[in-house]
Amino acid sequence: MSVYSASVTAPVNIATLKYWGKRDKELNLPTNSSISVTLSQKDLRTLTTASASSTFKQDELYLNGKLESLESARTQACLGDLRKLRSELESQDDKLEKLSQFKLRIVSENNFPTAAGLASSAAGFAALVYAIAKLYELPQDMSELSKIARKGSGSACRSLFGGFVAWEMGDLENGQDSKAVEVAPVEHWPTLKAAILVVSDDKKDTPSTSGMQATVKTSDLFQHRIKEVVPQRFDEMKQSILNKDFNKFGELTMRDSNSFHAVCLDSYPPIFYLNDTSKKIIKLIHKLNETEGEIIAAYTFDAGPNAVIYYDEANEAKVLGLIHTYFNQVDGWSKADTSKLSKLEIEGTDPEIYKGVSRIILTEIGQGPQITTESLQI
Ligand SMILES: Nc1ncnc2c1ncn2[C@@H]1O[C@H](COP(=O)(O)OP(=O)(O)OP(=O)(O)O)[C@@H](O)[C@H]1O
Ligand SMILES: C[C@@](O)(CCOP(=O)(O)OP(=O)(O)O)CC(=O)O
Repeated sequence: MSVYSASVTAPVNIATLKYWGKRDKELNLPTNSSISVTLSQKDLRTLTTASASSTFKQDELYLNGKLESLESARTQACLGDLRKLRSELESQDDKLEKLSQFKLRIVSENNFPTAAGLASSAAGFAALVYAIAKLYELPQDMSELSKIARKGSGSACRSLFGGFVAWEMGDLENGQDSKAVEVAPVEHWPTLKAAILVVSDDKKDTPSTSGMQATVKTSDLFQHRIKEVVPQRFDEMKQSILNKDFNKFGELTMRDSNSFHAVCLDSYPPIFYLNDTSKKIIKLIHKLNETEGEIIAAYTFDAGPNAVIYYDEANEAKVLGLIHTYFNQVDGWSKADTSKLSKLEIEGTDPEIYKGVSRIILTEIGQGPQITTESLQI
């Protein structure tokens, strides 16, 4: 009996204007639009093979070699939408194999730690949806598929595009206008780089889903954020990207990270994602920018203490120079030419700051999901 298969890779994305808050939990509809940068799959990616066969007895997901449950309502929503689109195709063309009626086997691997605050759910759901869409030969474009990935995990919708991506919140109740769109492709600003400082911490304080529910319910500041702050920032950030204006882009990115963590703190009881190391990194970046007299590096933090520092390649010697000065003892420098980096010391910085960081990932802006000939078998 034939086994039909498709394999794809999908990237991680890190928001520069944060999604935080749902107006509909089942459909994963957000309370504000968001913007992200897609990171290179050379460093962080999910590889997923989706197969269908009449011989398979049940739907199965193997994640990093282990059988995982596919029972969650979110995964079921993704599988249900994809099967429906395939069965529509099958009803229009008798010659098509009835793949929509076959069970699915999904085998997936992340080349970076899963559930460690490195947006594995975003890459994971984007890869799952794109792999099944390819297996089913669906004609839908990436924005259409992003509405399905969104139901798996909100931020996953943005991983269907490379470069700079916006998730337009939409206002329809059925979510049909809540989708990801490209703001600009990688080629528009290929020199944008990211250094991820993985801050040693075991587990997340509060998972994103429950954290944002608590913020929506209890924070007064949150109303101000979604009504007064984000709509204007969304337009300004898009413009700063189109103008390749790092000074503006960096300022908006840092302000939005701070605004997101402020509404977390304003939740009741408060939610803390930043730790002491995160705060020291924030200070270090502000002092670097102050010394330079312009913004050459911008931090952002998701629902955890890891720092993502964006910068333009033109300032690599300084930005990576500073990070190398303080974190040279940490793993992750093998791909950098450290002889080209400037030694940069900032007065008042804790010389033991490196002890709070377990690993550095040096990466850059990257492409969206790709079809691949690599394939995973169980
Ligand atoms: N390759 C994958 N395929 C399918 N699902 C995945 C994949 N990788 C991760 N997931 C799902 O995402 C979950 C991890 O999501 P979680 O939000 O806890 O972590 P994260 O995305 O790494 O962190 P954060 O959202 O804070 O950046 C996994 O338990 C799994 O259900
Ligand atoms: C802080 C964030 O990273 C929150 C991401 O939240 P998720 O997309 O993980 O949440 P769910 O939709 O509940 O799965 C900001 C962002 O990526 O925009």
